[in-house]
Amino acid sequence: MPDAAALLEVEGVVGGYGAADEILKGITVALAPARMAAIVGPNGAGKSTLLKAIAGILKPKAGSIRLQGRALTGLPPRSIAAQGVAFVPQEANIFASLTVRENLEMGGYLEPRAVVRERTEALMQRFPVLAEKRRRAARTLSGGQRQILAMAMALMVQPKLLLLDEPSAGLSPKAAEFLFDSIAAIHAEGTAILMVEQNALEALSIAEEGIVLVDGRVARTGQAQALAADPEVRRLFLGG
Ligand SMILES: Nc1ncnc2c1ncn2[C@@H]1O[C@H](COP(=O)(O)OP(=O)(O)OP(=O)(O)O)[C@@H](O)[C@H]1O
Repeated sequence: MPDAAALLEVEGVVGGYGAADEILKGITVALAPARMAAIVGPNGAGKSTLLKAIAGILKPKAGSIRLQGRALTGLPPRSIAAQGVAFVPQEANIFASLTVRENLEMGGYLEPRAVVRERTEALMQRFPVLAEKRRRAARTLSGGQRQILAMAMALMVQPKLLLLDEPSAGLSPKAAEFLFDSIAAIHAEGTAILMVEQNALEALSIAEEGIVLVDGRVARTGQAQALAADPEVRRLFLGG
């Protein structure tokens, strides 16, 4: 049953790749508008696969996905994006040879020119590190700065839901901390976020809700801080 209060509803989603078509073994999760959930769990649990299913890159074999009560299931990625879902993949999420400003413009390439100009300026003000390097090729940015740029590109369309796949992967602890602060700030400004992270404790510390995925199933859900403090979750999934 569609839930009028939910932004995103994933119900009984089964899906995968080719012969391994049941990586996700029946996932049911929901997210309210402007909320943030961290998806954590062991390697290979299907965390990235779930984000791909929501973004439409992977077509579920069964189950349904709705945004504000409207079915997204089986729609192509461009239609899902047009409904307000922005996906930031883990890698290759910027154009290395384009400047920082050009990357932002590409993020909004379907929007009218005046809107692109206005949002590009606003995002550079929002992230001063991007303004400083606006004329530099994106390949000259540090790993953390690239992730900020990738998120800013996604924000060019003012999404209702931002999907982040392991944004802190490969970053130094200091760069990861800065990135998590930026993600928390984007969330505080009203964007709903679903974030997959290996850095489970940090992710749970900035999210409101936690979703623990194990072997293609939802093992636990709950308030993020409570999950992070739960001895069983810490022992099994967080290495604590
Ligand atoms: N393109 C693909 N084709 C075939 N199998 C894939 C593909 N991508 C992922 N898989 C497999 O699907 C399973 C789940 O992968 P997924 O990337 O969703 O896991 P994850 O929970 O995000 O963990 P990780 O942190 O290792 O990425 C793994 O067994 C993986 O090998």
